[in-house]
Amino acid sequence: MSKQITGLLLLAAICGGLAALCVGHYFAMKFQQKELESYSNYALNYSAKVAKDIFGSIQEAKQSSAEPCSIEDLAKLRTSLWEHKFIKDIGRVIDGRVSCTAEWGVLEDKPTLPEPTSSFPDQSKHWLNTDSVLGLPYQTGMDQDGNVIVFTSPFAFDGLRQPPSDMAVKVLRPENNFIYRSFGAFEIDSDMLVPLPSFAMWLPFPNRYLHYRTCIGPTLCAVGVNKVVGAYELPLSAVLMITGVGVCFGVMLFCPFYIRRMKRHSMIYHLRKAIVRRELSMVYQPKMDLNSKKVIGVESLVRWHSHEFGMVSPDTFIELAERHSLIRPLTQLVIETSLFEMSPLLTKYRDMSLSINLSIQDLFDASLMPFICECSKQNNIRTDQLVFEITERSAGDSHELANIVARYTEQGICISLDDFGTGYSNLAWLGRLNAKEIKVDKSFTQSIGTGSINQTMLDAIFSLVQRLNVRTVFEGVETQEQADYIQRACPNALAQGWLYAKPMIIPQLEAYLSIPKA
Ligand SMILES: Nc1nc2c(ncn2[C@@H]2O[C@H](COP(=O)(O)O[C@H]3[C@@H](O)[C@H](n4cnc5c(=O)[nH]c(N)nc54)O[C@@H]3COP(=O)(O)O)[C@@H](O)[C@H]2O)c(=O)[nH]1
Repeated sequence: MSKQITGLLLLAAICGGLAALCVGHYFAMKFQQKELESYSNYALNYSAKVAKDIFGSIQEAKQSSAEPCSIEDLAKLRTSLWEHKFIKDIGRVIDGRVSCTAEWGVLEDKPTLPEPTSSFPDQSKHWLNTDSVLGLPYQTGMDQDGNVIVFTSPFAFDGLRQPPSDMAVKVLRPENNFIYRSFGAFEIDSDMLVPLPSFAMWLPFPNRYLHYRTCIGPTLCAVGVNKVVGAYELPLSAVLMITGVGVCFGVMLFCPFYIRRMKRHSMIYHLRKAIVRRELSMVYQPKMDLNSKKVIGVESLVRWHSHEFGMVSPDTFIELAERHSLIRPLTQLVIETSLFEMSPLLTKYRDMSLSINLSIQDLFDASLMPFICECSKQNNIRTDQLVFEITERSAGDSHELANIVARYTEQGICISLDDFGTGYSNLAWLGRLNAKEIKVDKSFTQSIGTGSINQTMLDAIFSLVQRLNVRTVFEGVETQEQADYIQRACPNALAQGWLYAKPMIIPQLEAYLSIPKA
């Protein structure tokens, strides 16, 4: 495995692991928030039930018309005690002292009430977990309203399950922040309620808390805090498991890329082998003079029928060859084969030209021109019968290119600008390179009759070539309508396309050329 592949694999694994940690962190946070919400709502509803019970009993006692602490009053208080399960006792307060209760009847020593934990504007008072004034050995909550006092059962909240150790909830009255009850192993202080910016939840800052606040009407709210934030607090084993899943996922996603790359790599390997073994073949497509209907030249096109990949399009393997320094031997093979195969026909038809495609890298190869000259000499072909088609796919150094084109022109070799109208193969390039021929891209030819923007551009190309002294070939002519349209607009144009002939091997070309054209 190459270093690059190992690096990419590592990157995919790291990205997968990190992505899984992020997803795990997000869902852990969501889960913890849900848990907090659920417990806060539960604690609030439970507390509301207790509060309703206490205040219900107070209201009933307040509405009683019986003389406080009379036998009738005590009887009513006792009934109330039976009906409200969360209260331990209910009594009357006269002059700040408990005078009687449902359980103890009229008290002889009438205990004085301590200072309340909270006093409210409506004169009601609350004592939070205070030593029993009735001399009982436990603490209890007390609520006084008017002359009624209620002792909350010390077991009132026994039915409520405690929150997990990382969560705390306090139930409060929002208008005066009176804390009715707190649940959890720690106290919620105001620092814990400071909300952090949402991005902070993704970072391992200390003291981050999840918050939740919920209310029942305007009088009772619950504020909850969860200290566990996302994956940072998960056990190591869980973090390792999540990361492991992410790494596997990253590696799995990498596989198709790797396989594609391997395939491409092996395509390069096989292409190199095919070039060395001269397994590439050539086909030839005629170029027609639209006026005389005569074949004035042929373009040679390379073909690769691979045992492993089947028929591979030149678009694919030429690009591969360009990227992997195989274009030089490939072009040399194309030139050698084309000139050798076409030699008899080019000798027979001396006016006919042979067009060969060059990659732009080929033009910059100083050894190519001597090679072409040598090959033409060996095959008895005049250099002025040769046309080299170049397509520019990148801007490149057009000044140097112009010099190279000039050197080819001096040798009588024609340089043709292929795919004219697309990419960098445009008017500016034509001006700089002084090319003798342009080949208008087939996308323009095929726009004829469509009324598309390309057709408008084609009309502009027509008027341009009329004014320039440059041979123009229209490629991709497939229908008579396209041929007629081109001929009307540009009578001296040349055409190439399936309307006349598809690319063919030498024996077929020989037969084709021997048929007199109308
Ligand atoms: N550097 C080299 N490039 C080469 C060589 N051989 C080919 N090529 C370039 O590969 C591209 C694809 O070529 P190919 O698949 O051979 O297609 C050519 C024709 O078959 C096709 N064509 C011709 N007539 C028609 C038609 O009427 N309709 C239609 N849809 N397609 C048609 O066009 C291609 C010729 O294009 P061009 O070269 O622009 O004239 C292509 O870019 C080749 O240049 C090589 O040896 N070296």
